[in-house]
Amino acid sequence: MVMAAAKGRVLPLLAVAAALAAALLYRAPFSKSLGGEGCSLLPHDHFWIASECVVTLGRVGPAAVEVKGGLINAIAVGDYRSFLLRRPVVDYGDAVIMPGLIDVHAHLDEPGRAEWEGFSTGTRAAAAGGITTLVDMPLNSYPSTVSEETLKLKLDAAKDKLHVDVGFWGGLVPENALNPSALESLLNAGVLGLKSFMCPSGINDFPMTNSTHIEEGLVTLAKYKRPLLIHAERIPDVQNEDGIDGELDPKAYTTYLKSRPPAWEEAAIKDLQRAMEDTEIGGRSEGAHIHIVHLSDAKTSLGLLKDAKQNGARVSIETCPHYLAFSAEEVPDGDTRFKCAPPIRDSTNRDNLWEALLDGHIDMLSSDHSPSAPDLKLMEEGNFLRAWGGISSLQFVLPVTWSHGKKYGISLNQLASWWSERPAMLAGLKKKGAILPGYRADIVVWKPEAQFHLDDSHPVYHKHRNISAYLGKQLSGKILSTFVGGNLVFAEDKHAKAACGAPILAK
Ligand SMILES: NC(=O)N[C@H]1NC(=O)NC1=O
Ligand SMILES: [Zn+2]
Ligand SMILES: [Zn+2]
Repeated sequence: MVMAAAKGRVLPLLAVAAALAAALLYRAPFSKSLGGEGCSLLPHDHFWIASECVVTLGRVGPAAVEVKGGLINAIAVGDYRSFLLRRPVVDYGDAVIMPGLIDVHAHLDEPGRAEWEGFSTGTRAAAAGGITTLVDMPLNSYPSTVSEETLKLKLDAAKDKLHVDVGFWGGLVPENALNPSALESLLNAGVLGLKSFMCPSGINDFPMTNSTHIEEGLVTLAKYKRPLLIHAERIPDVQNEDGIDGELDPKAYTTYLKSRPPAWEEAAIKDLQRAMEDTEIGGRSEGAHIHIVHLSDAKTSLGLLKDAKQNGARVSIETCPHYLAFSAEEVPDGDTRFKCAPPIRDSTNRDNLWEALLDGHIDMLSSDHSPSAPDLKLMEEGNFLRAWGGISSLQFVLPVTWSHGKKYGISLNQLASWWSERPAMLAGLKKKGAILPGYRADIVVWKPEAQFHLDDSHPVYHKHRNISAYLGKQLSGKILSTFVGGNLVFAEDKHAKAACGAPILAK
């Protein structure tokens, strides 16, 4: 057994002999002593968790993790059982212990549209899904987060409601994009980076940016070494022939697909060429970083981004579970729960997204959890052209990624990279995103093989369960426990009473 201790040392421990019967230390995941009140369901702030399958130090295997004062203090790798004999331990048997997920793209919609989602409901859903940190988008709340003052409103609205840690993106909009001091005050106030749209966002007070706004905004971001997240769809100057015409049935999913073809993503990426070049070494905004959110087009748009990366641009790409789980062929006509932008495309495109993810061309995953009030989904009417575009998914992203990724041979290490390590790097979250000594104890424990049916009786913590496209699906991967900063915030379908997650502000 080796042990990695805080401060990064790796110490060989005396080999503890004793081939103890495995059963000796095995306990049910939760004994009667657990289940206290307040921030944690576990009444200790110094304890060990262990399993046969811990994703840590670049490997997957038996290990025990010491949690102390909210941090990971040490990791014992190998035959940990004898070592743990007299210590408070939760032994999870063969369940997976993995870094908690970091979702860098979620719309929690508060203040202003709390009837769509909210900090309390959204972060409870996150905790139930093994997400320990999320970064809230600057739009869909009202007002949008585009200034120091509006960030303050966010923080006020979030107070005492966070069940997981939450950071905030600010908005890059025409009103602030050409005004470096306005951007600096937003960045100084602590947003982790900025987000902009290259097409109408669907939210009036969050207007789209042109390439000049983006290029200028990046110059300020470069000074702060924070990223610009871009919704990369642009309405091409000339809509091509099979563009939407008034005759098509708005309930047919094919109509929606035609209304938002891959050419929109392509046009946006082409428009970003100069901005991407500016991020190269010696470029005008060297140090800045462009992050393409929710890539759907795995063809030309992906190809252009691969070229840009190869040329030295600082660009990263995310896609979302709905593009990996669903295909256009299976979206029922009239079922607007599946409406999102860019759209879910055909099954060949889905396979190509998986391939790009597995090959490392797509860097990470995010939920783009973007709910609305149910009436805006127009579920009765089924009109794809008028319904709110956005998928509700926050609670389900881990089982969805796993259930569908298994067929493509994904590994637990890849899951941890796409959902924890890479997102932590994007958002500049130090000491998060991995199970390592000295890191915050943000951990998910889950059973990959446990199947469940997302039926009407399944507990769902999103504000509106019925608008989620995943309802009715069979999934594998059940979340047993979620720890945030050493607090057991979710276990056995229960949340800790108090909301003790932290707001995260960049310094
Ligand atoms: N405003 C907003 O959340 N839009 C999101 N919804 C979606 O499907 N794509 C988006 O960018
Ligand atoms: Zn978007
Ligand atoms: Zn979004």
